[in-house]
Amino acid sequence: IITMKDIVREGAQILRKVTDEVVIPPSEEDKETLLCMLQYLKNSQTPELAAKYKLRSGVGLSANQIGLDKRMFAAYIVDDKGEHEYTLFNPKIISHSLTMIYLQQGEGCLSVDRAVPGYVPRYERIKVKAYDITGDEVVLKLSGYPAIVFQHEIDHLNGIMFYDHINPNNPLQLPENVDIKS
Ligand SMILES: O=C(O)C[C@@H](Cc1ccccc1)[C@H](O)SCc1ccccc1
Ligand code: NI
Repeated sequence: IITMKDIVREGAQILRKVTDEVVIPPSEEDKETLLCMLQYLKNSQTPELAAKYKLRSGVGLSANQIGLDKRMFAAYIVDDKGEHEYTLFNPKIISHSLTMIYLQQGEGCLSVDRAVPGYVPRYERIKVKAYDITGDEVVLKLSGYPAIVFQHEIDHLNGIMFYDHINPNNPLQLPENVDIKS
C-alpha cells in the first residue's frame, strides 16, 4: 500500500515537471498504480487506518507526488451527497468560469510539510476532459470544492504548487473578481 514514505516532498524536481501523458489505453501497471493512489486517499480518510499507517489525510493525489512522471491523479471526496471517487488519465481543463473561489482556510498539500497561509484563487466551475480507468474518454463538469480539488491536482501534473497562486506581498489579497467560498 502507499504510505507517507512514498510521498515526494517539495524540493524534489519531479514536483516541478510537466508530467508525461499516459499511453491510452492504459497499461495494467498504470491502472494498478492509479487504483493504489485512490486506495491511499480512502485509507487516509479512515481513522483506524490513518492512525495505524500514520497517513496524512488527503482528498487528492497526483502521480508525481509518488515520484511517477505520469499524467494521472486520483481524488476521493465525501460530501453530503455521498462518496465521489475519480481515477483519471491525461486530464485537461477545456473550459472554466470567469468567477473564482477560494477556501477560507487556504490549502495544504501532502508534499508540503509546513503550513503556507493565504488564499488560493481557483475557478468556480471547470469542464475537464480525461480518460477513465478503462481508457474511455470522459468530460466532467465540476464546481465548488470538487473543482478546487481537481485544480490542485491538475496543477501538480503541470509542476505547479498551491502556494504559487498566493500573493507574496499580501497572502490574503484576491483578484477583484473572486467570490467568497468557505
Ligand atoms: O497534496 C495533495 O494534492 C492533496 C491535497 C489536495 C487538496 C488540498 C487543498 C485543497 C484541495 C485539495 C491535500 O492533501 S487534501 C487535504 C485535505 C484532507 C481532507 C480534507 C480536506 C483537505
Ligand atoms: Ni498537493
